[in-house]
Amino acid sequence: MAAEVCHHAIATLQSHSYLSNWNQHQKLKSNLGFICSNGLSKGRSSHFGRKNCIVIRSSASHSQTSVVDQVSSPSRSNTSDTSKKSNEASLILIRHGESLWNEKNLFTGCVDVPLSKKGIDEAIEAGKRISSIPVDLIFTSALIRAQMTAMLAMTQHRRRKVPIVMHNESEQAKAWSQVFSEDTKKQSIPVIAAWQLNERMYGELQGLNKQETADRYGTEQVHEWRRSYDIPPPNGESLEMCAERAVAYFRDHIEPQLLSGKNVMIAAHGNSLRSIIMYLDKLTSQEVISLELSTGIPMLYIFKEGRFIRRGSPIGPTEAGVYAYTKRLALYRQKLDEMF
Ligand SMILES: O=C(O)[C@@H](CO)OP(=O)(O)O
Repeated sequence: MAAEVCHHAIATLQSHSYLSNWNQHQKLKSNLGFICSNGLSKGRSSHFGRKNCIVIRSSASHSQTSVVDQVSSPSRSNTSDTSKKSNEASLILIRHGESLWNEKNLFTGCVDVPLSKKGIDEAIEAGKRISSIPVDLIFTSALIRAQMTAMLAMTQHRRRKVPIVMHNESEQAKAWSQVFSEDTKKQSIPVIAAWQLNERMYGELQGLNKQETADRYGTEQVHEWRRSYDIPPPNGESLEMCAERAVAYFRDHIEPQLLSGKNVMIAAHGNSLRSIIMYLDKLTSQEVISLELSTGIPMLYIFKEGRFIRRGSPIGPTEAGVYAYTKRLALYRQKLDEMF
């Protein structure tokens, strides 16, 4: 378990060819330029400003409706575990476990590298930490390290639903992956892979060793490329550019699911998640510089009355604190205790 970025005392709990999507990304960027000026870069009240802490250790061009309808959405069916009588939903964010290139200290970006052995263990551990928190729908990036993390984490979930990757990339893929049993659908969790949640594209740093790059270009320059908000690495994306597509995706595809009462898990990457957390916590472009996410640590938010309330990282299935945050989470766990 590694770094914690904590600006204050910790609450107890507190496809997929990337290049083929790159043109889409450029189009999206030009269509969505407003996001930064309207939402992200303006100074706004911030949890960081109040010295709360963040503790995180260690091709979705198709429509949402078609994707989710394929495996019936729990909150729209009679099988909803938690959402029927509640106007709140859980949102779990997980940065993927350590990848084979994290292990080698290489810039990875959109290179599609799998988890290391340690990353596999981290994903399983993350799964234990969220094993009693409801999950109705999973979003991952198009990259295997995020998908492995989501799938490995779900092997630990006490509800034992089966995560099923949606294939809506063509009519045939959609038709060939249909499920014909309503009961089976009810015991399934749709997994939606979206390139917009990919790690930021690291340009010409991809594959380079981070230490060697710092030795060559200077620590300050490399830190600027890695953590500044609007300075891109050579021919890569700045965090701002990454936010334009990741936050747009979150707002257009994920927020409506939360609004409808679905409990969502997102498995993605250091920088795509930093940009989403910046949006959720209303961080300024200065504040996001010091936001670091470690691999394989889940973060829980409660979405209620249009607001995101950060609850920190669930400690473990037996840890009491997390369930005290909402009555709904406590009831869900109680139900699991009775069922399994
Ligand atoms: O290499 C990368 O893709 C990212 C995440 O591992 O690196 P950084 O730590 O610079 O965000």
